[in-house]
Amino acid sequence: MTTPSLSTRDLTIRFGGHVAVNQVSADFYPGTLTVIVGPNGAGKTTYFNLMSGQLPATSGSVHLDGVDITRYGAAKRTALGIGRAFQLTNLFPNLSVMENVRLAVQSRARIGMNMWSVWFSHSELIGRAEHYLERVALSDRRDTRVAALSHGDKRKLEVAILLALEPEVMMFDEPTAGMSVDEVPVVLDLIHQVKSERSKTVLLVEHKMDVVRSLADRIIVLHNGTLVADGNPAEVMSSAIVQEAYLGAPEHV
Ligand SMILES: Nc1ncnc2c1ncn2[C@@H]1O[C@H](COP(=O)(O)OP(=O)(O)OP(=O)(O)O)[C@@H](O)[C@H]1O
Repeated sequence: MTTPSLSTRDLTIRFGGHVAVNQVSADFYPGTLTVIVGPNGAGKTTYFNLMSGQLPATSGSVHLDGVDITRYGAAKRTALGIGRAFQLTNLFPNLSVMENVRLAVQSRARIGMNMWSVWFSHSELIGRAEHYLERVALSDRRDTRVAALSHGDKRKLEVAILLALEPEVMMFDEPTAGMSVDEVPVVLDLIHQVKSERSKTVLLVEHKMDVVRSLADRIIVLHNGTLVADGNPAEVMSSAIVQEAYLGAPEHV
């Protein structure tokens, strides 16, 4: 196995007396899509927040390419290569669809710049932004103000922005939540494509088991903040501990 790009060691956060994520250790590898599942309140989103830097850990550590990034804030982690689709909070509602993607392309160009690089020309920036809009089937909405988009189109735009940032680690928190039935395949196909390129480390929090089955190379199960199973989908879904963890929440299995 290659070296992990992202790892957590005994990662823990307490909210008062409540331990929301409890000593979770896991390694995430390039070319592998890992889905994190678990009942409501299991700690999935909190674990994501700890990895992307939205929340500070109470104890334990997070490593990116072997570097301890536990004390780094979210912005620094993004610059280093952890990209996350943020459930619409990272969109600029008063700018057009194109402007939103262009800003992401521009920020990526800046991150990747070194003294020998040249600045992208305006037309290059637009060309790249158009490419990402095409990938998410939003080209025809390029001049629309983001505030006027449907919920599903906003989610697609979020994926375009994430792709444009070209992060090493891509995190999606329920990427198809709130989408209409005909919008879901576009986003799932895209995640399939990203996964088939085999170079990115992809993490997904997901409730819908058909989505989990169709995308997961590996499944991690959290229950009451603790990692209770970690392995290939067939193994994990049939394990007794998972059946037990889901008891009382059968609609998610
Ligand atoms: N900022 C916070 N302050 C206090 N408690 C919190 C905070 N964030 C999360 N929690 C608690 O931590 C636990 C885990 O929440 P989290 O949202 O991570 O679960 P989840 O597995 O993502 O759930 P869901 O599937 O419902 O989204 C819950 O009991 C939640 O109430």
